[in-house]
Amino acid sequence: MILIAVGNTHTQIAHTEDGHDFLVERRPSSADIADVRAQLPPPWPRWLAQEPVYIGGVVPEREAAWRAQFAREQLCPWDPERFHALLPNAYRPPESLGFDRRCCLLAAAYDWPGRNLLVVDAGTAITLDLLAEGRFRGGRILPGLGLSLRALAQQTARLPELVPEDRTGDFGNSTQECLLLGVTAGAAAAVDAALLDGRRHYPDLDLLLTGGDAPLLRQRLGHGEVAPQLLLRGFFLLLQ
Ligand SMILES: Nc1ncnc2c1ncn2[C@@H]1O[C@H](COP(=O)(O)OP(=O)(O)OP(=O)(O)O)[C@@H](O)[C@H]1O
Ligand SMILES: CC(C)(CO)[C@@H](O)C(=O)NCCC(=O)O
Ligand SMILES: [K+]
Repeated sequence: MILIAVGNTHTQIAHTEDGHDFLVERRPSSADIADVRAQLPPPWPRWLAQEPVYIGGVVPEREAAWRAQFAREQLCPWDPERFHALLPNAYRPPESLGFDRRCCLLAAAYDWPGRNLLVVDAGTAITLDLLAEGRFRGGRILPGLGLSLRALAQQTARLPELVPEDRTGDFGNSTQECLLLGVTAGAAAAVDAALLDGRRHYPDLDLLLTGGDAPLLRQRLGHGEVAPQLLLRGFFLLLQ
């Protein structure tokens, strides 16, 4: 089957047979979809013409554009509200909880059974979602690393636009170092603060990281487990 997960910055086009191993192509979500499809290497053209396709995401207009790429027989409908039957929660209104957050939470609940986890998805936005005693307990939404850097560059005269990268040390002695350290150490501190807050209720709370900036955050934090395919795994589980 084909899973297409549309994020605000990147779209993952994934092929899986068993829901464990995923072959993934990542493309900017803003790219022309017909071009993306035409440029995928073999055996993608055959897969995209023959296999059942499931589309989900957090950008409705882009999801609709992907849907328009496929024959009606190939497109499989699925029920996003099934999440709420699988993982009890008090999110209101229920339908507003982001697709990516649902997927990551569901995968965490199924693949780390019985564990209390802070599920962190570091993409365009960073979401910190608390999974404890079999329930989604609530979360936090922060600007992502790339977004923070872009916003700082756009709203100031003298800050350059940088892409996130690792910097060792705690305090910078150049504009670049100050920006990179400020944004990465700031996000890492936000993760640690959420862990501390969560551990007041759930002392055995552990950290699970995914998303484009998960490796960078993990490096800065010095702890936490990185699960690169958490979203796709959860998308697959949501369809079962
Ligand atoms: N063109 C771009 N615009 C914004 N961020 C980019 C771009 N290219 C790479 N990035 C990096 O990607 C991060 C955004 O997350 P990325 O898209 O890699 O992960 P994701 O989990 O797939 O996110 P999303 O689902 O929000 O698209 C940014 O913080 C930045 O480091
Ligand atoms: C928070 C983001 C942007 C993270 O990708 C996404 O999950 C989203 O658009 N969510 C909808 C709002 C919500 O989750 O409450
Ligand atoms: K994301």
